[in-house]
Amino acid sequence: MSINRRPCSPQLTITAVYAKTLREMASQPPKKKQRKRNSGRGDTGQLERFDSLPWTSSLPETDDDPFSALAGLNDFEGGVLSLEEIDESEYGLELPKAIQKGGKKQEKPTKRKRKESDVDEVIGKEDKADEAGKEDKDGENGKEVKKNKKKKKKKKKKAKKPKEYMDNEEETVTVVETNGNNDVEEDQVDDSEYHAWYELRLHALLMKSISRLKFKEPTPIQKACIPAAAHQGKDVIGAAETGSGKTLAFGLPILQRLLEERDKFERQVEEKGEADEQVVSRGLLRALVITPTRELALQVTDHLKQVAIGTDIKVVPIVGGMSTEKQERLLKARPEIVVGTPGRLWELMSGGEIHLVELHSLSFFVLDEADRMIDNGHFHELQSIIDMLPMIREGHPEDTQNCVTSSSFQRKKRQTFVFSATIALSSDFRKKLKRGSMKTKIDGELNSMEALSERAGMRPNAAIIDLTNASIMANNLEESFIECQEEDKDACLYYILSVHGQGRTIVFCTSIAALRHISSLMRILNVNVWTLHAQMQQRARLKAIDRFRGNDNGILVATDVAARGLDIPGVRTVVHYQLPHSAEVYVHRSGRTARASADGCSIALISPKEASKFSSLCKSFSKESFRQFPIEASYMPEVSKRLSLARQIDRVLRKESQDKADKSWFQRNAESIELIVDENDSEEERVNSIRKKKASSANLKKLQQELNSLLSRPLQPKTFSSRYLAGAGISPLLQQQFEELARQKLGDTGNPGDNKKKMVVIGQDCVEPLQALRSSGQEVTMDPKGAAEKRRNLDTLRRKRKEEKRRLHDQKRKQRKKLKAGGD
Ligand SMILES: Nc1ncnc2c1ncn2[C@@H]1O[C@H](COP(=O)(O)OP(=O)(O)OP(=O)(O)O)[C@@H](O)[C@H]1O
Repeated sequence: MSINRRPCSPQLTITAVYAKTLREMASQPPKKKQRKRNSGRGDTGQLERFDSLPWTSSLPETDDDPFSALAGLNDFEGGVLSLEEIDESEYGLELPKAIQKGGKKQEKPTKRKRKESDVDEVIGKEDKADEAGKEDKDGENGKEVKKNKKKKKKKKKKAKKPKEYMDNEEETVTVVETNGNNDVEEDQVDDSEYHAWYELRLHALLMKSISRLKFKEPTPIQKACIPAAAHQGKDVIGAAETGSGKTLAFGLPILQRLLEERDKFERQVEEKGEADEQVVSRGLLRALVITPTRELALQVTDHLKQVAIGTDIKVVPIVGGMSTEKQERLLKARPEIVVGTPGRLWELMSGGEIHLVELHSLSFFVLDEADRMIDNGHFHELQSIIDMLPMIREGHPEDTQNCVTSSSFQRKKRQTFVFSATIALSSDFRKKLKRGSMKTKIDGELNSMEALSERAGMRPNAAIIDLTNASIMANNLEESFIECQEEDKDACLYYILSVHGQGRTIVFCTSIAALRHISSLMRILNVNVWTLHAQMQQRARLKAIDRFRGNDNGILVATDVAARGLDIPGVRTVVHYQLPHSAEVYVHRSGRTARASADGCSIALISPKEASKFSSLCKSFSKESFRQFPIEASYMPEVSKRLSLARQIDRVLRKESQDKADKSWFQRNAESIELIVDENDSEEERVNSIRKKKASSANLKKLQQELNSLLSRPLQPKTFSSRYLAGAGISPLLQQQFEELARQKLGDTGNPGDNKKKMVVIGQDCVEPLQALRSSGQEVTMDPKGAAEKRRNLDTLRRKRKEEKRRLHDQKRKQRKKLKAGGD
């Protein structure tokens, strides 16, 4: 497989990561038996309800946020970026080739293509049989069914006996890989490894993609959803833990149906010279996938594209923050699948974008992270989009009779998929759906999952597949917490990032102000962090993710815009610097680690103010105890020293940047109204101001020198003796030098796709948080009543101290007054 490497492109980086995984998996000896993923979870009997979680879901910056005063003062947003123009094509937005209306004329198969179609013949038999059977049931295309009756019997026999097929001479499948430039390469994959997928009866081309991606078996949510969605044509409400493969649980059924229709079209053209109106579906919008964030939309697009390689199905992302014109051009190629965010989609739809308003052809409507869509009525656009969908009511053919833009085949079966890890299903959600009793809400607000699903056209017989366990969290996630004062959170964070800075880490903040505060401090402390929040320019957002993805030990400081869906391999740790406002967000944040059978850990920093919130969080997940993350107290004096200097530097820098901003604001405004600013400062004032500036910059220099001298030494516990380096560990600086040496010696380029031998230098400063937690973390029972009591006591103590202080102050004032009066 040839891969172009351009470090700035997320699409290519993802390809490189896949490539690395492929190579790593390929280098492993073939396993005879499949190891079960997520062994703690069975496939059936787990349709437990996820009770509504108690907190309100919202992400505002709260008044009590101690960082709100600092908002808007950071110059280094998104990491130290130069915001050069990024070509959207780098993000998977290249214009696909338009397809002739009515489909392509069949080409004479080349040798390579013939090989491919041979494979189709073998694997695709069962799909075709299934398709014919389905239509027979629907009473459509009776002729076709009769014609193929004999063939079908044979195919069905084979479909029932996958083992026979495995054992015969066609045991290997020719896998066709493209590098995105239509260069096709071939590879041989041992077919028996993918046995578990055959039960799902997916199209041959999809099977090829799956084996190329080395997804040995479907995840439980895929196993449960694909039959219902792809073969029974049902609507699906799906809930499963974070990182469990929900994207393909809805993506594969979509691709399956489009491919089945294509096969049917080609068969009919071959047999009759033309196809029935029912199966002519090219050039129409068939699936609309809506996600709450832009990054997620791009990621879902990428994921679907990976699986659609080898088909000519086009998937296009439509998201805000990128050029509208370019996206309109992409839509001119008439992609079958559009993945987008509500804002930009609605902008184009309300502007009459032809491909997006021909919604009668729509066969799939998907709401990914559906519960986020109803948060605080954020998504008026979503409501408008849903209102544009043609109503399809069971037993009401008049809903679609006047439609001229699509065939009856497509109109008949629009499927609705609603997915999330935290769908807060109300207890009678299923009953309501069955009764169809939610119709009354149709004109109301979309403030509940029921209303949203109903309005989107969810049918009463929808399959509700809830595989979340009682704790809702991913099985391989180790959760922990650190109890500390609000002002000590920075020290804890610095400790985690420097003593345990191994593997990728995401630090979540609730407010942008807090994000700016800690990213600025960490950078001053030479901890290289990237930032991601909703107020950043889209290209900076993508670049931050890309750079984070490209660094094995990268640190991303993010708001909850990164909480949902982001799938970045190798995220080992999630730190909740501030607790989120809702339990759902906590689940999604933590779910950025421990994905797809990997493990990981989360650490929540809990201030006394947040203690009761944390306790109710534990209660939401039926957790009585949490592990306490171990902090080596002997490190803290050194951590505090460094932090104190960093804070002073930060204050000076902020002041300078604030002064600069004020001055330029004043000048800009004066210029805009053509005012001449009179420099009427006296000579003395000017001299004073220059003197102040000089003093401030000398102070800054001194602080920086002091900090640099501390940073040049490793962060070590107080008891550490630097005379004996070997026993106690190595400094980060030394470690960096060793790593550089290793790179030079072994020719390691540091690229994720590079599979050359790697030398990892492990020093004392490189114990992963998960490892530290497992080796010395303690279970602590959470006691909500105790925590509330503790907090009350603390508040009372503080109030009393304040009152005492005020009393003493008043007393002194009175005494002074008295003395003064006596003296007079
Ligand atoms: N059958 C499979 N076998 C192995 N890995 C898989 C399989 N299906 C998907 N994956 C991988 O698992 C990872 C997580 O998938 P995905 O992003 O769809 O999870 P998710 O359930 O949507 O997570 P979230 O709830 O956080 O959005 C992806 O990297 C994907 O490539």
